[in-house]
Amino acid sequence: MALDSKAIISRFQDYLRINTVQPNPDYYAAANFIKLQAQSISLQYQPIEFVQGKPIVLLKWAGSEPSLPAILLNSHVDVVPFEAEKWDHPPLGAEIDEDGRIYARGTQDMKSVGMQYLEAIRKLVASGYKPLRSVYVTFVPDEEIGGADGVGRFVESEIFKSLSIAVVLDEGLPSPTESYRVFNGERIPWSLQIKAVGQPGHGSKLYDDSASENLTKSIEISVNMVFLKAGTPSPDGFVMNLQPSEAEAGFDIRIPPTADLVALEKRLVEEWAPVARNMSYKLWRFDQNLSGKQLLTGNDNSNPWWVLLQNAVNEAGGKTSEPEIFPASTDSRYFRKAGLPAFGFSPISNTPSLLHDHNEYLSQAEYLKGIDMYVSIIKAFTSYSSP
Ligand code: MET
Ligand SMILES: [Zn+2]
Ligand SMILES: [Zn+2]
Repeated sequence: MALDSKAIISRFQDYLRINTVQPNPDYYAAANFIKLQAQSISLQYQPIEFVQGKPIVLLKWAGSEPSLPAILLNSHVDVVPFEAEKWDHPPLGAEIDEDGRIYARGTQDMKSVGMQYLEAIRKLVASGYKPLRSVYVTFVPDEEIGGADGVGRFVESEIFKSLSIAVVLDEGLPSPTESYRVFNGERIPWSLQIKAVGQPGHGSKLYDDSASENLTKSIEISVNMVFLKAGTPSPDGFVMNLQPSEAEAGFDIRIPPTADLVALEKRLVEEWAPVARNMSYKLWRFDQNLSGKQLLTGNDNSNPWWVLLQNAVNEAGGKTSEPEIFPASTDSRYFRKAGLPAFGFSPISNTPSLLHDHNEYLSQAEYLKGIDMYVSIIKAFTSYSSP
């Protein structure tokens, strides 16, 4: 591998090794690292701390036409937790196997993308390229826990409004095929916790209306159950002879942007947590009251950014698929809420999607190829001179 590619990979490994795992991410360590990267390519660095301990890092590459609205390249710094003993490589180790795969939490979601933005800018700066539009690069906290203290705060701020952003790029998903996936909208995330109470009693007794029975009737629904809790676990070998008086389950619900949210909540209350079955519920809605046109970014020829994005990827030797609705959620929803076009795009092809999974990896070759995609995209976006 060429020397400069080695250096690129080693910077990526350094970033992957910083512990930004929820729920205790070391955001300052990440900010310091990004600061050094920014200095090495002469980008302006500004940490913004709306919430103590949760800096948003804002970098700027100034364009020659400040009157033109700018480009925003966003990535989140935090990653989800892992079960290290179930991985074949340490999740914060960034080890490279004999096939050139880099293993770490964040290789796909989405420390790769953040560093690829910077590496693409590094290449463009080195080549002498001068952008017309300014480029902002943000490294934000807390996406994996809903983003309220991250992009949620940022888009509401005066600083954000003063940036005059035209278009946002944020994370997408790896594609198992040659074509890159692009997302112009996303499902709306809700977390639902339901609880049943019921008669406790001797484990041998058969009776109606126990908490477990009341809960069981609700959990055969077609959304993913992500936790289940009831009773007192018994040490091995002991008889389990208590019927619990409380039972709880949690669900991860992802709603298509076309769904009727009012009807859904009503149904959920009536069918999944009926008072008649001694049930109650808590619902966390992360939908930010999005509505109408804020939900989707234009994906036809009337949106010049979509046309530019496709062409830029093609010119760099890649292909894009038709835009899709992201099955989970990203910070893009806050940018769309703020009225901006936002595309979910992670330049990762020919790779299984391992977000939030064991053994998350990205191959060195795919990572390097993705940087060239961004070189092409950033060039196309920043040289687009129409207001
Ligand atoms: C409810 S916010 C969750 C954010 C995370 N990216 C997810 O889709 O699971
Ligand atoms: Zn994630
Ligand atoms: Zn993510």
